[in-house]
Amino acid sequence: MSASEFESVEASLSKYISPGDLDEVRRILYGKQTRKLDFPQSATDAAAERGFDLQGCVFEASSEQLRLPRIVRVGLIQNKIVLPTDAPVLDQIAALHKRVGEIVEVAAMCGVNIVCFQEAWTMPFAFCTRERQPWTEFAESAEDGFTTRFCQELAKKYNMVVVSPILERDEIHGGTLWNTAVVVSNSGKVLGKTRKNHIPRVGDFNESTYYMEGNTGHRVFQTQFGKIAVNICYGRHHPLNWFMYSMNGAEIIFNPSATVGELSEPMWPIEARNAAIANHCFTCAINRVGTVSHHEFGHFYGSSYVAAPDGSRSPGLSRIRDGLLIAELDLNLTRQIGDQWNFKMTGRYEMYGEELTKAVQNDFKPNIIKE
Ligand SMILES: NC(=O)NCCC(=O)O
Repeated sequence: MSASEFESVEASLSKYISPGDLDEVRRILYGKQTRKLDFPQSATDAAAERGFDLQGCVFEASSEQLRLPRIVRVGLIQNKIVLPTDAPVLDQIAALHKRVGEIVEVAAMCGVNIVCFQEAWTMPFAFCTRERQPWTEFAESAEDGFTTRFCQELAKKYNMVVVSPILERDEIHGGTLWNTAVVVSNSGKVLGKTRKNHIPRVGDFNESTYYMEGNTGHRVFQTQFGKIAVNICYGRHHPLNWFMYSMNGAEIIFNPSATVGELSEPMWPIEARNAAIANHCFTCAINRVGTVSHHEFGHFYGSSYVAAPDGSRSPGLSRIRDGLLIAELDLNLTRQIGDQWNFKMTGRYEMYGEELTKAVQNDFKPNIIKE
């Protein structure tokens, strides 16, 4: 079986591990078992008709005396491109709006409060090609491009925060391109945007050909459902990137991505999960599925998942099919685990701040003791 035909690790475990052992295998691999989230029959039927994987789970926290549970449902959407990459640009965008719109409708049936799409969701992941045309034509204004307007409609209609990662064209600053996530409030207003901080220079990921490192820092967005941040794709390899979102108060950090099997699949289940543990927050890693048809680039392996601050994680979505993963989170777990493990308290940030400040100076001398 080829990598692009293999459904998921979870499906194989369920198929080949004896039922008696499966719970223990899952506990060791995935941490405290999450409860399965029940969906309305109409949602399950719609997902089956529309041909996507629908999965859901619940991360619980202990009850507290002074705070009510802070329950939020997040939805992670992974999808293939819909039309061939040589179809007219506007048709490709419209087809993706339609496809993702029908998945969001199911998310709404399941009570999702915050939905996040994959990186550069309105286009093929064409940055591997280094070609300019037609790919740069997919870029849009973050503030009032047609994709943002589409997301505003979804947000209002479903009372849902929408995180929409796009290729941005910033007309105010010379028509420059950016890799940006737009955060639309459930009121339908654009709450703001945040740009990809770390741009890959690995393998065929030639993104620095198109846009520069983001200049929006580590913004956190206060939504009605919790404080959220967006660490776009390659930023997940940078622990300090996650850390700074967390220092600014993020309770949930989304990681919309586009990455291929040979390059990163062994790292994928570890990085966002480790970030959830290290920063006492929830992380939501989303990867697209399929291939970029006209370029030999590799298989985008989906496998979107949610990780919790206690080290537990959801099952992954399919490696080969479109999907919607819904996780119900009790945000009280972030402080509960912080109080248990105290990483923020034991972090010695002043020491690292001082040492890092020295380490980036030209006259830095590494602290090595020699005989
Ligand atoms: N989109 C993107 O940044 N991909 C880089 C490869 C990776 O981070 O796995």
